[in-house]
Amino acid sequence: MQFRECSVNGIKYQEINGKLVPEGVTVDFPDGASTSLSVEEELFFKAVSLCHTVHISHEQSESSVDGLRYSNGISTQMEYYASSPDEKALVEASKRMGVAFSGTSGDVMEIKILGKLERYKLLHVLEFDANRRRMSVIVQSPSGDKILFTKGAESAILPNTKSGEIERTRLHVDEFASKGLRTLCVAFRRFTAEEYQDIDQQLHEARTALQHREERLADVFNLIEKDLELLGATGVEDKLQDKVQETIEALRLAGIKVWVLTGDKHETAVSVSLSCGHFHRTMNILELVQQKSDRECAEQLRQLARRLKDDHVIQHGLVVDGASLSLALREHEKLFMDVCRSCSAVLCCRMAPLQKAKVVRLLKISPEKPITLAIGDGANDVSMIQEAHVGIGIMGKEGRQAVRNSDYAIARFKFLSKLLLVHGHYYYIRVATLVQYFFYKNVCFITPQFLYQFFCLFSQQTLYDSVYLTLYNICFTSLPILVYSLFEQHVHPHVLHTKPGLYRDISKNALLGFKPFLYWTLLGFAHAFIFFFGSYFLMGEDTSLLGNGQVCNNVLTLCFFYCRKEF
Ligand SMILES: Nc1ncnc2c1ncn2[C@@H]1O[C@H](COP(=O)(O)OP(=O)(O)OP(=O)(O)O)[C@@H](O)[C@H]1O
Ligand SMILES: [Mg+2]
Repeated sequence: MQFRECSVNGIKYQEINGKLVPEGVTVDFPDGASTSLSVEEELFFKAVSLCHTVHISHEQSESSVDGLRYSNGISTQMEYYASSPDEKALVEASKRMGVAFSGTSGDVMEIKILGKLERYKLLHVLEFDANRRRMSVIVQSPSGDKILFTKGAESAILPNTKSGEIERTRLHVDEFASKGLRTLCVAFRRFTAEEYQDIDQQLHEARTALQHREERLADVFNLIEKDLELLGATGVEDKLQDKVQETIEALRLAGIKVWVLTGDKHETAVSVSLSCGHFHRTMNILELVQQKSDRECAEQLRQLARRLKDDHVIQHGLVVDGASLSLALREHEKLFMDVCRSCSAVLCCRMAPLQKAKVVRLLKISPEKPITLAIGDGANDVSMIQEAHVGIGIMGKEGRQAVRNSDYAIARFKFLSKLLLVHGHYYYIRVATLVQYFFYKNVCFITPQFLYQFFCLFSQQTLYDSVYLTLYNICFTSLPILVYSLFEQHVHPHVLHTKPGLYRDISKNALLGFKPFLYWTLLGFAHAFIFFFGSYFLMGEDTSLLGNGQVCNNVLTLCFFYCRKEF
């Protein structure tokens, strides 16, 4: 992730060559990009470099640019680590701008503002959660002030601000988002001594509560994170991994319907969807966003359904946001699912983790009963990964939660196409053949025994020798199929990978349906009849195999002739 732009006190800035350049100042006049910071800029970057949960690791290296150099020539390089890649990008950017987070010792956070060290006592961390969509810290400044710094989604911060350049920042945030940047708003609040004492008490009570702790904490957090003064907003670029577009296209050609569920802002999500090929430029994008009431939402859904019916020639994409989705699912679930089904691509933005899981559940129980696969890289994807039939975690910068809760883990999104189209295809064919073969071999095995009863006058005499019985299951019919079901590659992997359409041949559990089952069973009977009557007619009346006329008793193809004579 890379910091690109920010808005401070209503002024837009861009980072150019590690310098903060206000809007309107071109790079040809680098003097515009000053090395000192205004009061607002300094406070903004102070907030950014204090409000996070980033850790620092000191790595030893021979050469270091901005690290500490010891007398033995070895220097230590400072590296930031964070479970949130946004935070890492922001703290790194703040360092480039001259406000560097230089570590925590005990409960004191140290920052260097243009080389000058300042120490802030960390009093409380109000942790990030995907439902609140914001996180805060309460610190004590060197002058003794108790200050809350908070950052989060604009929908979580702006409604709680009472001063600052709210409208201009909102415009800037929308602008950043439509460029595909991930946006965060930054705000602060100063507490009086009494206010702080009160919230400290409330926080302590909520954190140590034995019952309803989560709800009580959420209430106290809401109480604290209000009456904010807006400082500005940040725009961070989250680069797409390579070959995302090709992978999504391949999945589509394979007949797989792709839905994107994200916690991102509407504009960011649409812009990313366009750049990753989830939405095409030619698609007609329908929106179900910012719905306020059930009635409004139902009306919008009906309108969308009408539009879909009228222009069924062109492809449609649907954008839904979390709040509208909850309204739509409350009473108009069927209508909503009908609309979704008629669209070629669906994008759900501003989704809370549980909403993601709910959407997957809805799809699972829809009349077509599709097999669902959820793929994600963050902790907020865990519930949908667990809800889907197949959960895939991507090992990424957002920790290992998704990977630990998934059925399969991959390192890059692009490996999904190989996983499904090549390995998925092979293993489906292998497992399907293995299962059908087990039915087949039992039919082949038992039918001659049954037929034999007519020739031994239902005396219950067995057709097979016990050694043969044992070997039939352990060797004859298990080893060949074992090798087949481990190594069979009926088509070259490259062909499967480059022709996603081949995946359609095995879609909807095609090889384990009634028809293939009937085919294998009939094949079993046919072969059983050939085994039994083939031997019968081949041997005729002469049941002796050995030259001296001795009969081999209990050997599959011979014994029933012997028995026939006995009776
Ligand atoms: N560390 C953080 N501190 C404050 N706010 C954050 C932080 N991380 C994310 N947010 C805000 O919360 C919102 C929801 O985050 P969440 O992790 O659920 O989804 P996401 O990261 O935006 O998207 P995705 O679902 O694709 O991972 C983000 O869009 C962002 O505005
Ligand atoms: Mg995330």
